[in-house]
Amino acid sequence: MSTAIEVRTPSANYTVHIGPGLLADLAQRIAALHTTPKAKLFVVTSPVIWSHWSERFLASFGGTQPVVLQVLAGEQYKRFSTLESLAEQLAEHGADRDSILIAFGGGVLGDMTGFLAAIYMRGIRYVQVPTTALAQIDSSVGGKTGANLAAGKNLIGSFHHPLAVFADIDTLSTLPENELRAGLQESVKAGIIRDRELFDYMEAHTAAILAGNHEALTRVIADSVQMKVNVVAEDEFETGVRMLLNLGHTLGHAIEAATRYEQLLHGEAIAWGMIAATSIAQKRGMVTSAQVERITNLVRAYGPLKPFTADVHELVSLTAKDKKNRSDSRRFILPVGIGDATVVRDVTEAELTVATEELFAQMPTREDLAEANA
Ligand SMILES: NC(=O)c1ccc[n+]([C@@H]2O[C@H](COP(=O)([O-])OP(=O)(O)OC[C@H]3O[C@@H](n4cnc5c(N)ncnc54)[C@H](O)[C@@H]3O)[C@@H](O)[C@H]2O)c1
Ligand SMILES: O=C(O)C(=O)C[C@@H](O)[C@H](O)[C@H](O)COP(=O)(O)O
Ligand SMILES: [Zn+2]
Repeated sequence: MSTAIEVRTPSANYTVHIGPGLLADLAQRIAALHTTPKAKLFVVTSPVIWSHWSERFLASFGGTQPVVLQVLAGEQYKRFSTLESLAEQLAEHGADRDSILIAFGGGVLGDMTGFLAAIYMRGIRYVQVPTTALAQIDSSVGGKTGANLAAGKNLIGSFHHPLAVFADIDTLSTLPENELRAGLQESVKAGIIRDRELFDYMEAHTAAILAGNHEALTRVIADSVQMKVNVVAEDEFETGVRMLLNLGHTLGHAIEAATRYEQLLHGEAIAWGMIAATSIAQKRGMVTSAQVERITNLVRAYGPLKPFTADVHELVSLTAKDKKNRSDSRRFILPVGIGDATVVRDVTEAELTVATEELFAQMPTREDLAEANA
């Protein structure tokens, strides 16, 4: 049995399906989404995912197999050069305006395929088939697409929604544990900003969730998606409440850019960002010390918080490039207790510097981590 969550925005209506076994009739599910039976299908995926899941993926397509395009996944490859190569391949294979792309992979592939769909021939359709916890929990939903620049994270992109999302939780069985943990940080975020029950559930069921228990994992994914869908329905283009989905991301994105997208996974970087935001909120009296302890413990439970090397001043200056900032102010998301958050416009460089220095003060060494794992 799968769960269906409806996305309703001014520019798009579609369904997010979450559950086991969705790959089994994927071709029929995609065919039911459109009225162009001769439309060419293109799967954008990566060698690792394809090696695990190609057989199951292709089984339902019968005689009309999609064209398979493979690129390397991972944050370092979320670049214009990858998009250009994919666009050239689409053109070589005769993709036209009726063609449909299928993003089969994690958030990197999903964001890039969505962006490719937004710009190829000025816009074609695509479907999200996310295969990481992060992509099922967050990135496949809501229409943000894009790629990184050396100067900053997701600095190019567009809003372009998929025709549907099929999150087959079976695919998570081959996901490495560190990727599962990093993805679940987006659910920790969801709990902190807007869903106290989800936060409580993640506290109480950590072991089952991390062990990949289907019921526990489906609940966490579905609740996170529902929270995001509600926010996106209210503010599709991030002019207000959608900025809350960026808790931990201002500093998290700065960490990713400063470390050239090589040292931490996205979820690992935003875990640090959430710790810093919570510390700033505590100093402003927006969270109690008991709430700080609960938030920190939950982030750590889905961690560990991983060490990284970067310069505090570079990190703080990179936050100035955040897309939420406007000519009149910097914007920063802070938790208000647990289950609520707010956008503040007066976080100072001094506050950011102190919070960033605190991260380095509590950072484990690689030896600490090895010892903890032994
Ligand atoms: N658009 C949005 O709203 C949004 C939201 C959150 C995050 N993001 C973006 O998502 C990206 C992170 O996504 P991610 O964490 O999925 O990373 P990812 O796409 O790099 O995937 C992580 C790794 O897991 C491998 N993998 C994927 N599925 C697998 C499977 N089932 N079995 C085994 N290996 C598998 C991939 O090959 C890759 O090496 C970041 O770029 C972030 O900015 C976007
Ligand atoms: O969907 C959103 O809105 C989010 O902010 C979700 C984030 O988890 C995600 O990482 C997103 O890609 C960040 O967007 P950006 O606009 O800050 O690049
Ligand atoms: Zn994110």
